[in-house]
Order: sequence, then structure tokens, then C-alpha cells
Amino acid sequence: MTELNNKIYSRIALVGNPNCGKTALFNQLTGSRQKVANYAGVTVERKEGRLTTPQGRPITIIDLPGAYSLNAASPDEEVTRDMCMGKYRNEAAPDALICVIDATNLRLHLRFVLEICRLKRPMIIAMNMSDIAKRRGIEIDIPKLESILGVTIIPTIATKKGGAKNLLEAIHHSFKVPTIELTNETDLHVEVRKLLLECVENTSPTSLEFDEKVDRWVLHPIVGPILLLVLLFIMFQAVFSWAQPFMDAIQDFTTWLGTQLSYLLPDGMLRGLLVDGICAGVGTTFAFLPQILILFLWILCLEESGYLPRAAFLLDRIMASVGLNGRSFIPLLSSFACAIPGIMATRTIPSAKDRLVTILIAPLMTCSARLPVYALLIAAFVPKKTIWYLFNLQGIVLLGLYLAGIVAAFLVAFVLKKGKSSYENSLILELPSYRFPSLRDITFGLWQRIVIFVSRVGNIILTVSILLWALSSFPSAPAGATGPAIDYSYAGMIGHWIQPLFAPIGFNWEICVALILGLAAREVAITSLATVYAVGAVDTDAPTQLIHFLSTQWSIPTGLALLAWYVFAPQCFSTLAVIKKETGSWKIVIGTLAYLFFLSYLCSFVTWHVASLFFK
Ligand SMILES: Nc1nc2c(ncn2[C@@H]2O[C@H](COP(=O)(O)OP(=O)(O)OP(=O)(O)O)[C@@H](O)[C@H]2O)c(=O)[nH]1
Ligand SMILES: [Mg+2]
Repeated sequence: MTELNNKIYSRIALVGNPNCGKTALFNQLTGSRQKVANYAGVTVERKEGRLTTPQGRPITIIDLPGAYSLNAASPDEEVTRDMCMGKYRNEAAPDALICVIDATNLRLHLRFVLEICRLKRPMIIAMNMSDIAKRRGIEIDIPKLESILGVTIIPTIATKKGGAKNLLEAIHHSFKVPTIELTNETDLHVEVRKLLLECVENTSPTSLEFDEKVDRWVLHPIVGPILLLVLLFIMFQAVFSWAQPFMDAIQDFTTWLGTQLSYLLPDGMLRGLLVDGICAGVGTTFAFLPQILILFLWILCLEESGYLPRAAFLLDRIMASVGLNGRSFIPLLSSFACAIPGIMATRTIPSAKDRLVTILIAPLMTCSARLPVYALLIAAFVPKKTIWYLFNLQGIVLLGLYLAGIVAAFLVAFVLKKGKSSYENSLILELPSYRFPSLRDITFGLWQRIVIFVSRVGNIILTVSILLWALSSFPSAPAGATGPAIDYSYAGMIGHWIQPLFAPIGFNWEICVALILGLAAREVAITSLATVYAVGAVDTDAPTQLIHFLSTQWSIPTGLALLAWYVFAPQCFSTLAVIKKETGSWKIVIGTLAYLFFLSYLCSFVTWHVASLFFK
């Protein structure tokens, strides 16, 4: 608790324009690990953390979404406005505010500071990015600015260890109610201009030249889109080429482990569970971790460099042709990691209709959980060939599948919006400065991915492996049975029961089981196939060599039809839950499920029939 004039401040909120480093500061102050990235609109909901001041007082810090103004235009800005005004879900207003500003962009950020000053609440200003401001020769007369506004200003570097030390000190004793007088009639733009004239000097005005020079190429109407395509292309090539040695190593390890366990354990239930259930199911899924990490390495570098909003800008025209605008780009791009943060990021979209359409098409972006399924099927059914000495065919097919998802999403958006844009002049998007991604952030980002993946494998995938092993092993075949034992098991019964529905698209009963369990999480489809085939296999090599096994057991049309299914794949339960949370409507949830099911069925049907003409 911080005391001033006998007042106690124990709940303090971080407010400010988007992308000024509020979350980086929040992480630094509270030791949390919330997502930070170099574009506007990363944080879309209120987050809370705790800190203890050097004087030993506990304080709650609240991180809020960035807002350009207290006149909220989008749902994420509403959270910030309501929190500042004490109207957020019956929660009292924070006791004090830390207004974070970007020292390199004062023209924009001081306007918001003045809006906050109007609230006449105890506050401190954190002048963040002071490292970049210094490098660019921006000189700010802080004592003068402090005396005009009547609040304490603390320079910070949120990304540097110890860069918020002075702020931590100030939290203890430096909150002040601003003294600057601003009426509702005051023109804030004029005030900002005055402040800049009086307190800021830019000794090297050429500092922005680098960004401008790069943008001349990156935003060029012809070079820009080519560059974007090249970046995406390399990304998918890398996913296949770079990951291979790591995947092989993991696979070899699981095979070795399975064999050792088979030697060590007597034939029986425990051996079955460990070798066929856990080693086969979990081990096979684990082998896809390197590919996921390479994809994320790429995404993290793009996020941190400041390139993403530029890509949004480039795609604005294409998005406008289907009735969306560039603002949907970042939510859609986040959906490549997972549809859940993607759907939440739609809160930055001001138009309710555009937001809904973006939510509906977000599941069509290929999430990272689908990547292992693609990778498995591509490895099994697409030859490992190099085209024109340079391009890896498997990488091209993977890129094609991602693009198929994007094209499908655009078509759906076009149908839903009937091609009409909600905006007259579409996109107003802030282009952040380019920044070299920090090794620490990237390493941490990848580490977080490993933790998420391992915990998914440890929880949901392990559970499903065990459950599925049990379902495929019991009941055992009746005496005198002629077919394979697994046909008599519960899994076999369920699979055979649903299979007629999927027969027209070439799916066998094992796939049907995988589809149902895949609703829990998409990678489970692999776990499920690995386990079902491992339990059913006479040849013990089958489980760990799933890729080889599928390529010899399934027809090519079946493999391709399943790939097509996964472009649309009716999504996992958690995505449905977040759609319900964000839209509040069961109708929309059921509608999404139905349209995705319909599209996946249709696409697999066409793929299977067309492929059957060419392959046996
Ligand atoms: N060089 C430098 N970079 C910083 C500093 N503070 C933040 N950044 C970077 O600025 C970018 C934005 O940081 P965030 O913490 O996500 O910004 P935010 O204000 O929470 O953004 P929203 O959640 O979108 O409102 C990230 O790339 C950070 O690594 C700083 O003091 N110096
Ligand atoms: Mg943030």
C-alpha cells in the first residue's frame, strides 16, 4: 500500500496507448509472463499481478488493454475506459494510475495523458522506451513537463532488467493528482503541441529515416506482397526441412524406449498400456514438437520485429475485397498459433459485424495443433521430392494447405458480408518502429510453447492415450473369433458404428475414432491413430513408424481426403467455448460447428472422388 496525504493506494492500474510497453512493464514489476509483442492490441483483457515495494508493502497491479482515447471505439478499449471510470463489472476504480507513454512518440501519447489528467486521479507517468528515445536524440525536459502537468514522471526501460527500479521506488511515495487545468472545451491537440514546443527537443530528426527507408520496400505495392509471400514460403519450407533431424531423433528415442520396455516387461496389460498406449500415442505426438517450435520461432520474430502491422496494411486491399479490413489481420494471424487468442484478439475490432465475421472465420486459420496432423499425413502421402533443385514438395503442400484455409476463410467472409465493407475509408493502423527481436524474448516465447505442448501432452493427450488403449483392448475377442481382436473392442464397435457416415469420403473406422477424439484437441487425432494401430498391430514396429504404416495401409485418396478434412476440421471444444464466451450465443456456436462440418465433409468428398480418379 502506498500512502500519500494519509491515503492508501493498494490497487494501481497501468494505462496508456497501445504498444507503449505496459505489459512489458507489468511483467517487470510483478514477475509475470504476459504476452508482449511489437504491435498494437496485444493485451485485450484486464490482467492482475502482485508486487511488494522495497518498503515491503503488497500492491496489486492491473494491466489493461491499450486505448487511443477514453472515448472507446472497440471492446478492448471499453475495458480500459470502464476500469478508469470505476464502471467495470462493479469493480471499484483503481486507487491510482500509472500512465505509460512511449517517449519516442509523444505527439500521440501525450494526448492520452491529458485525457487521464482530466480525471484528476492520483497518477505517475512512466516515460517508457527511454532507451530508444536516447538513441534517437530525443531530449525531454522532464522537470518542466512535471511542473506543467503537476505529476511525477519516471523514465523507464521495460525490457531491460532493472529498467523499472525507479518506478518501483516512486510507487511508494510519488503519486500526485495532476494540477494542470483542462476543461471539457480544451482542445487537447493544441495543448499537446504547446507541451512539445516547451519540453521536447529532437536533436537528431533523421532518426526515423531507417523505418521510412525500409517501409519504402516493405509497403511497396508490388515488392511488398512478394516479400510477404517469400517470408511465408521460407517459413513452411523451414518447418519441414529444419525440423527433420530433431523429429528423427525423438522418433528413434521412442522406438528405443518401446523396445526396451518390451524386453523388460512381461507380456501383459502393463506392457500393453506402456508400449501401445503411452509410448505409441504420446511418443508419436511428441515427435512433432520441433515443427511447432520452428513455426513459432518464425511467428515470434515477425511479432517482435514490427512487421505484422505492415503485413496487415499490405493485405488491407485484399481483405477489403471480401468486406473485411486490415484490422482483422492480426486476430486471424494469431489464430495460426491457436484460435483461442485469435478470437479474443477480435476485441480490437470496432465494428460488431466485422468482429463476428472474424470470429466465425478464425477457426479456418490452421492452428498449431493441426500442424502435426498435416505433417503426419504429408509425410505419409506426399513424396519427399525436390522441385527445380530448390523447393521441397512437402513444404509446398503444407503452404498450400495453409493457403487453402485462408482462401476458404475469405470466401466465407465474402458470403457473410456480401462483399460489403463496414468502413468508408478502411484502415487506420499504427505502424510501430522496427525492432530487432531480443534473443531473451524469443527464447522465452519458445520455452512457453514447449511448456504448453508438454502440458497438453501430459494432460489431455496422455489421458486420451490411456483411455483409448483401454477402449481398444477391451473387451477382448470372444473365443473362436475370426477377425482382428480390436474389431470386438469398444473402440472398434464405436468406429464401425459411425463409419457408414464417413464411408462416402473414404474414411475407415480408425479415422472415425480419431475424429471424435480429435474434438478434445486436434493432435489427439495422431495419438488416437497411433494407439489404435499399435494395439491392433501384429507387427510391433507399427506404432513408432506410424508414417510408414499409414502410407502402406491407407489409399492415397483416403490420406488426401483426411488432409482436406483438416483444412476445415470442426474445431476443438475449447475454441467452441471461447466463441460462446465472446459472442454469448449458443446459436453462433452451433452455426459455426455446422458450417465447418459441412465444409469439411464437402471438401473431403470432392478430394476423395477426384483423387480416386488418379490413384488407386
Ligand atoms: N527498446 C524497448 N522496447 C520496449 C520497451 N518497452 C516495451 N518494449 C517493446 O515494445 C513492444 C510493445 O510492448 P508491450 O508491453 O506488448 O506493449 P503494450 O503497451 O502492453 O501493448 P498493448 O497490449 O498492445 O496495448 C514489445 O515489442 C516490447 O518488447 C522499452 O522500454 N524499450
Ligand atoms: Mg499489453
